[in-house]
Amino acid sequence: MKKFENMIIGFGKGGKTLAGVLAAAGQSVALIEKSPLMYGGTCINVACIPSKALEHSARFSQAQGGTFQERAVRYRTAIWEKRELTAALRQKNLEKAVSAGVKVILGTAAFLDDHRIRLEKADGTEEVLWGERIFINTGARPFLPPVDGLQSSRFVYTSETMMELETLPGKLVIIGGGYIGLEFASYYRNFGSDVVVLQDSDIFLPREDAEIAAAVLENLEARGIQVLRGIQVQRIRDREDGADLTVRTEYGERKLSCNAVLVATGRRPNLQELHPEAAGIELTAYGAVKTDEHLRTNVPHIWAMGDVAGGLQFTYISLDDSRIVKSQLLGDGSRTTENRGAIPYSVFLDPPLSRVGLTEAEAVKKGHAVKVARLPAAAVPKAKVLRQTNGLLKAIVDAETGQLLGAHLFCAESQELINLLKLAIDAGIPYTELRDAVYTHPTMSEALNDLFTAVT
Ligand SMILES: Cc1cc2nc3c(=O)[nH]c(=O)nc-3n(C[C@H](O)[C@H](O)[C@H](O)COP(=O)(O)OP(=O)(O)OC[C@H]3O[C@@H](n4cnc5c(N)ncnc54)[C@H](O)[C@@H]3O)c2cc1C
Ligand SMILES: NC(=O)c1ccc[n+]([C@@H]2O[C@H](COP(=O)([O-])OP(=O)(O)OC[C@H]3O[C@@H](n4cnc5c(N)ncnc54)[C@H](O)[C@@H]3O)[C@@H](O)[C@H]2O)c1
Repeated sequence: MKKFENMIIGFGKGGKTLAGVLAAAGQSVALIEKSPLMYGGTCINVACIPSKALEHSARFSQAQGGTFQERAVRYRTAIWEKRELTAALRQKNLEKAVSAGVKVILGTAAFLDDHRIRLEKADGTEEVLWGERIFINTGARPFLPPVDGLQSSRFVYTSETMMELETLPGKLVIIGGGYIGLEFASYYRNFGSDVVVLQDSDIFLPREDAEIAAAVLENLEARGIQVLRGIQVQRIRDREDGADLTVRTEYGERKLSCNAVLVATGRRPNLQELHPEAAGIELTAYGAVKTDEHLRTNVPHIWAMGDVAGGLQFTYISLDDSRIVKSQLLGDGSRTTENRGAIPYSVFLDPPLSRVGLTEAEAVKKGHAVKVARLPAAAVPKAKVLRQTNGLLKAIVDAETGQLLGAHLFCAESQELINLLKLAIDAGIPYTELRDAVYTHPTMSEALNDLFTAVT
């Protein structure tokens, strides 16, 4: 039986980063991955990177215009280009791990007990490995709602399979109006599809600032994307060239026909094949691996990182999880999930929506006296240069301390700008400094001068 000081299950962002760190410290590290098509994990193969490559191609295609046929050709090329990109990144990730001295092992892992795992390999053989310390980084998988006909339909896709579809769907129905649903709605609309989003709740983007959510909805609708709320999908039936959906609305039943259905109804921690119970690992009620703020499970030599640990599902959270674990193994243990600072995020719409901190309603509920600033994107010179004048910027400031409590940027390049505001929140920089700082011109950053001047 092969023995390792560190056994990392899953080649995700946290796993591969920690593997490199521990190997560099001279320790033996096994990095176990079930699929050769997933070296480097979800992000680079089937999620962030390919989807943002398509987002870029889609915006470019929209700017070029043309007939549906011309757009469909460009879409197919974008899928091919995306495949080339992910294949190159996959190879690079594998080479990087191997050259760092990490032992990359292909096979599906299942716990036998709290130190041993059984590996099932593609050729049907099995091997048992022993790990002194074990790190679970097996990610998340799509949740498919129990809709009649959904599993058997030939036209139902998840984000992963959708990005392999070479034929641009004329009509696309998306079930789920969360991050994936709205991002794909935006991409496929720019590629040239007719898009309808079906959201179960009545409220659009319920976790976002209400004013910003309204601005996003208005923008999507102006782009021709239909967002139907309060919808229950009842059944899906295939036709020759697509599917028919029967949905229940507040006005009764309605039929929708399309060429493709994307299911984007959330992603759940992936523990399907791992059998954590064999190691005595506790799970949360939500089915994630239960950890403390150091990401340690109830079994002291087993940790969990990334989506499987049940926190926010972002690549940079998984990366930061590896820093937290590193801090315990090689540092002073001071970094935890409680002190990693404000967490920003971006939803890659057109323009993107980026956020850090509290909404106005959340700030008020927490007892802050707030001042609010708003700025239409159209007031920013760089937005005009980019011909992306849609959108709204909003900031929430504590009226007593002048600290920035939240920023909500629905505007061009907000995915870059938001990181600056995250630093401001973490460093406790008062809004007046953001208001009076010298920024380069013409940039979207200089909008902060005007946004924070508007604080009232
Ligand atoms: C369409 C889409 C777009 C996204 N866009 C963004 C974005 O723009 N920005 C962002 O930050 N996040 C984005 N995310 C979320 C992001 O992809 C995830 O949060 C991140 O990839 C999770 O990484 P991880 O480290 O938890 O594990 P993963 O990268 O998911 O790695 C888990 C690995 O474990 C392997 N595995 C699973 N079970 C076993 C087993 N039993 N044995 C061996 N190996 C196993 C899997 O094959 C996989 O390679 C997106 C997600 C999706 C689906
Ligand atoms: N830009 C980014 O950082 C980015 C992009 C894409 C995905 N992600 C990550 O991936 C995760 C998963 O994304 P997601 O969009 O699948 O999940 P999500 O939780 O963001 O959204 C799922 C949506 O589907 C709705 N829904 C659930 N069941 C439904 C049903 N039966 N009918 C209609 N609507 C239904 C929910 O109300 C919710 O609005 C996100 O939490 C996010 O962390 C991040």
